[in-house]
Amino acid sequence: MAGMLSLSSGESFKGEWHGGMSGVQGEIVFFTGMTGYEEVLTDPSYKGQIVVFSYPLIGQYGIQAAHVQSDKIQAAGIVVAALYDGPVEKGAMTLAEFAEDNEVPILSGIDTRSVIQTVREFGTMQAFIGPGHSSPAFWKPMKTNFFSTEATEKAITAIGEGDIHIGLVDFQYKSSILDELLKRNCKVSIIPHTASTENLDALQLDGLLFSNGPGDPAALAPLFPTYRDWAERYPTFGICLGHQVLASAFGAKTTKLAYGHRGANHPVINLKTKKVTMSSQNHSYVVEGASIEKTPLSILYKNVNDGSIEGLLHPSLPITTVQFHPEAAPGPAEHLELFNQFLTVIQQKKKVKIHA
Ligand SMILES: NC(=O)CC[C@H](N)C(=O)O
Repeated sequence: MAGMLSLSSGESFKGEWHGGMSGVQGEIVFFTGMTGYEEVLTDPSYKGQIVVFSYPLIGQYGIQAAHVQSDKIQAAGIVVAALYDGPVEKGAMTLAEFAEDNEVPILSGIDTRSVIQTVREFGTMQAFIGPGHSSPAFWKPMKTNFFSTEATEKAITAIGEGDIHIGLVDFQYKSSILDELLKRNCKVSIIPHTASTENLDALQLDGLLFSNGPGDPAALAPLFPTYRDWAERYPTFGICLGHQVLASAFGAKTTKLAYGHRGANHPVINLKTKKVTMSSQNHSYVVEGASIEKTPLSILYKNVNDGSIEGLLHPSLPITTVQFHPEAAPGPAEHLELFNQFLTVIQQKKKVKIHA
């Protein structure tokens, strides 16, 4: 069946529609990695977004439970040049089946390179994908706030039985972040992001990891003083939204990039070691460079392509944050070491091993 992608800048692209449902609107973003569609589509940080894959053929290895990052497809829609429809490994679902089960539409046969060029030229915008040649009569306002900051009674759950007890502050974490902790002798308590300090302290945690998450970190502003208090009292690591939230909690500002970083080969430089490494990324927002001066934090990593901030360090407390994704799902694994570094301070104090 025919389908169409309409951009709020006015362009439209005709393709083939897969899915029974009606059209969806979302912020259009593009992912430049050659592999990793399973991780991308199930990563909660892509919530509500229409993801365009730059690699021309998507779906070649199906969907395998070991790679998915949450219980469902989080993206609102999927746009590909060619959708693979051949056989997949035994036990795996095809991408088309997975999308249908999740009621997320796929639009294939799209000149994705042109779409991406348009997004790069005009910047962040809205898109609509739908069956036939329908385009939206009006654009709904873009959703950027995915968090309630009201206190909730949501229970804290514990996973694993390791010797190191980490609180994973949950802004809708990717399962591979949890897995990296579980692999390293951790017991992990999932802390709702609105948990009370009293409940958090009662757990006698050894450290905190602030997770990734969707949307604008500024939506969490009412909780910044609480997060600063937590970070100043526990060894702390922040990933992506977690990094943005911690930087903000210490007084920095965040801003939205023209079209974000989403891919598996974004070079970052460690300003201490001068070493350049490749990183996996998925973000629209960044910490503003000039605003770091108003905080006690110093810059640890910068993006080699555009100079944006990729990581921060506290000068005297064990607090490290990274804008990129050290859990490498998908993408290069060279930053997995950051999980070891985070746990080292704790491990030495508790005299236990991390089985990395
Ligand atoms: N992966 C993430 O945690 C994304 C953080 C934030 N939602 C952004 O887009 O910048």
